[in-house]
Amino acid sequence: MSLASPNQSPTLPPEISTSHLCLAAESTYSAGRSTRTVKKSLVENATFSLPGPGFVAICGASGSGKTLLLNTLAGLLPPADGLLRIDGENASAWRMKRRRRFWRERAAIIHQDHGIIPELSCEDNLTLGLSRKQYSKEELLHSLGEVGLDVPFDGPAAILSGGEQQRLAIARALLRGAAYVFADEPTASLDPTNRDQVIALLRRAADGGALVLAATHDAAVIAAADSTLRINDRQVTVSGSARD
Ligand SMILES: Nc1ncnc2c1ncn2[C@@H]1O[C@H](COP(=O)(O)OP(=O)(O)OP(=O)(O)O)[C@@H](O)[C@H]1O
Repeated sequence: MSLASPNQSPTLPPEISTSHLCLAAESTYSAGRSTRTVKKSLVENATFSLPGPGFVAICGASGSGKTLLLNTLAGLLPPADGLLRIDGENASAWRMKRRRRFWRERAAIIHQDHGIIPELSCEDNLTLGLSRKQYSKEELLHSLGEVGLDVPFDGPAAILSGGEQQRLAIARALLRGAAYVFADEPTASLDPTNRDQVIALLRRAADGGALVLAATHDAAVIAAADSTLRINDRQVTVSGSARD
């Protein structure tokens, strides 16, 4: 893979790759009068390539490090060791300005708690971090319709159900046309109807050109994905269209 120029085209196909990636979690806690630090190795020596577009499920047992791996592949956490490449660049070496550009122009994240601000309106949540002037009201209403949301545009997002908030978060990612969509347990606590809608929307983002990464326990998400990264005993096994 060649290194991309800093002025790369916004239509560059998304791609994430790792080389000898190692992840560890460190926690510090008080034990009586002393403080203890425990460091746990979660992923060792993982080398793989995720060429986009596509839908990748990150799976493994509870506590195996799925969220940690997702956040690391999004460039939000530094790896303990090894190399992470996003858009062909060493993402661990990105400075804040480059990171901001990635999140402004290329990436969207859907948190386990949807990342929706309940006090803000659906409109404000949709355009959070974007220039409101970029979109007409019709475009915004259309994006809500696309995810099957028929909710008060100017009402607070707090009145939406969990599944509706999840779809609002996905509408935001779709509206931005993000090349990378990172989703942490996107179907957790949804009923089967909402779950299927969310999976279909993530599938659509991938079919539309995005690289969608979802950390998940959900067999339905795994079945809908093109490939999986499975964490087991600190090893990452790659299957499907992703490459070792
Ligand atoms: N910020 C942190 N500080 C300390 N330890 C952490 C941190 N984040 C995660 N861990 C630890 O790392 C391990 C993996 O956590 P992670 O949330 O990635 O697992 P997971 O596979 O997503 O789990 P689950 O399926 O239960 O959500 C856990 O033991 C957790 O306690």
